[in-house]
Amino acid sequence: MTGETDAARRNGRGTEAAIEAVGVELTYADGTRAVDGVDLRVPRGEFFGFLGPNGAGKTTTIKTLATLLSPTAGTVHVNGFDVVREPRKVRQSIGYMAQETSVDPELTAEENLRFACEAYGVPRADRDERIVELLDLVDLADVADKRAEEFSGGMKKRLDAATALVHSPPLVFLDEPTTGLDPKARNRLWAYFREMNDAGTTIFLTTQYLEEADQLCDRLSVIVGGRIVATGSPADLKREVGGEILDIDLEDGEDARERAVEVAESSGLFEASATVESTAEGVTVTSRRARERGTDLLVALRDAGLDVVGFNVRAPTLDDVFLAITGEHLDGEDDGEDADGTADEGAAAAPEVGR
Ligand SMILES: Nc1ncnc2c1ncn2[C@@H]1O[C@H](COP(=O)(O)OP(=O)(O)OP(=O)(O)O)[C@@H](O)[C@H]1O
Repeated sequence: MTGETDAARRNGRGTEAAIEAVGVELTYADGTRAVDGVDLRVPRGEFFGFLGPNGAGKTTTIKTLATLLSPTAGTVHVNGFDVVREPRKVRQSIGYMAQETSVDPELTAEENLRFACEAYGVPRADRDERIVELLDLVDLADVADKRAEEFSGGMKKRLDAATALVHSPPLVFLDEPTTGLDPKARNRLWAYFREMNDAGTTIFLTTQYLEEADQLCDRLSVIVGGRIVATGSPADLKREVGGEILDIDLEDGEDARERAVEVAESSGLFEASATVESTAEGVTVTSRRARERGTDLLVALRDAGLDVVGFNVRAPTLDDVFLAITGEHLDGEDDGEDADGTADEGAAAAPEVGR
């Protein structure tokens, strides 16, 4: 044993960042390069998000940071420990909530947590108190003695989250923790994650839900095709879109939309860096002058014989950020499935990437 204290062992070294990754690559045996040169720095205490569509490389990255996969290039330090040379120390200093549940359906909520305490080496004397605390945190105290097989998808996820926390790690990885949950269950989990973070836990969360990233994260990176294409706070990223969004709905079909794009582009109403796009409903203009010049554009469209049936000026969303960076939308329909595969009522849902 080295002379390090319990706290130092748990919390990592000195004032290092929680996560420091440089030039990380991960190529699978079949040649798929799932992570392609990722640089990341997550300071302690931050709620950090990793947002991207299906197959972007989120799970591969999180598994690499959590020592479940070895990077094929680059270096990763987690809580000051090298993931390749000191994997055991990394594991002692992190919690990991995988996409697949780690809950044993045969065991009660309390037994699941007791099992996790054992697995993580939580001192025997601390276990009872810790279990009560965690059941409380995720609102499962009332069902502590019920077997997990009776739980809804949301309850299982909450138990999963509690399981990742038994050893009070300073850093927790959450891999798409709310995928498939209905909005109510999702909101509830968000509240626990906020509480965890407020209590000082650094959180690294992967998500394909725009709203999740927007609501929870201090900062986020957008990953596409194994590469980070943008990093910043949600507000900074939205500001970078460069203005506001003017959505115009047209009565007529594709020809009208194309014509409207031409009118908007040649109108001289907007700055050169403004963008004009045809949408399913009509046309969208992203411009610093969207608000100021919006009505002038409506007049120009009407003069061109186009039938405007609605318009709206709004602040950019993270989907607009994604669109500006990649040329594609990130949002889609929720599949409305609970984590255990049962359909939920009212799963109209936060915007997300289509499955
Ligand atoms: N074991 C594997 N062997 C080969 N390729 C893999 C393996 N696991 C994942 N991939 C591929 O690596 C890429 C990144 O996958 P990854 O699961 O990291 O993405 P993701 O962003 O987490 O997606 P999802 O939202 O579907 O979980 C994809 O092209 C995927 O098909």
